[in-house]
Amino acid sequence: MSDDQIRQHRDAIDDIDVQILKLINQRAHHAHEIGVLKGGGLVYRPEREAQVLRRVKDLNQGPLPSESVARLFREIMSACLSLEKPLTIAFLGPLGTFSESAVVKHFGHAAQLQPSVSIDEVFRQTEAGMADYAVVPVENSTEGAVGRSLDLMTQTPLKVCGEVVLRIHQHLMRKRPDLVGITRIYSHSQSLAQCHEWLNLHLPNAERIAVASNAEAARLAAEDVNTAAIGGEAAAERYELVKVVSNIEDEPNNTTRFLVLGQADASRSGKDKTSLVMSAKNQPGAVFQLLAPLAENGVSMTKLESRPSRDGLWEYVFFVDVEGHRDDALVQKAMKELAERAVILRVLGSYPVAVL
Ligand SMILES: O=C(O)C(=O)C[C@]1(C(=O)O)C=C[C@@H](O)C=C1
Repeated sequence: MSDDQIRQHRDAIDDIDVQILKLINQRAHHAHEIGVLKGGGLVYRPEREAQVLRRVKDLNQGPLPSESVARLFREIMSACLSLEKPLTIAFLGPLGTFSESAVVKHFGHAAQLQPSVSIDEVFRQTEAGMADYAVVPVENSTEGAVGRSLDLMTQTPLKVCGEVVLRIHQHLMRKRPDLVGITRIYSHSQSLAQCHEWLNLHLPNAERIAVASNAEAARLAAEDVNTAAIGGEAAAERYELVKVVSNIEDEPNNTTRFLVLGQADASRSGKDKTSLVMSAKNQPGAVFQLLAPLAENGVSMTKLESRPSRDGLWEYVFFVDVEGHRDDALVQKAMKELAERAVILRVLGSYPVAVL
């Protein structure tokens, strides 16, 4: 292709960029006006954001993949929303953890990050209004439930208003670009567990040390050349470590699911989930009987997780996710029947199924 042809395409791109810029700012103007009309009420509307993202994915005719288009619109909406009111999001820090990646995936780069020292602190800050929303991990496809998040969910007045599904890639990182002389490996206990087989095979003699987060592991590995850390891309970048071996997780489809909590849940988006927590009497067949109204009303269950009760008041606590919104007629009917059978039933919130 000649220089002349390239110039013609670049001229076309320049013209298009002028139009895109004008249109994005027109869009931002409307978002700002909506913000004024909301009059200080909740600005973040998860159901509307999910609808916008689903719509552009459906309308997309390429050549850009629909996932890329959705990510672009995620950022446009993030910037538009911050004109209405910048949102502060609390998550388990420090910076460089998978939780940070989940926050950015869900809220875009205009959100203000508020890393907290523990999952308890994430809840506390959001409950106290020091953060607008909380993002907490609830389950990993390899390791199962994140107990602390689930326990706190039973106590919080916050509502679930969204979910984030994050593909987890673990990398072995250190100062040197090779595996020579590694005596210690730092990581969060879940990450160590997720890379257990790889470590047994490739670094069987290195001591494995569980620390509070992958970012903390990366910080420690940056200080001592004989150590390494396991963590995500964000941790490697933040502490300027070399990714010596990428994607060392034992399970190739390793994903973590996070929930977004705020002062209110979401309205109907057309493709929603509802999270419930309930307890059953401690007697044979109780769980089966408890959950029967879901099947009887054609409400699909997407998750069932049980935890022993911490305060003795609830013998066993069940976390149940169902398809549909709490305002849907069948979900309402099923919940009414569930409430008659359960010792305790609480709706944690309805929210759009993750789009990104
Ligand atoms: O539709 C709204 O309520 C808006 O505020 C606009 C907008 C958007 O940019 O499309 C921005 C923030 C909301 O979370 C949802 C959508």
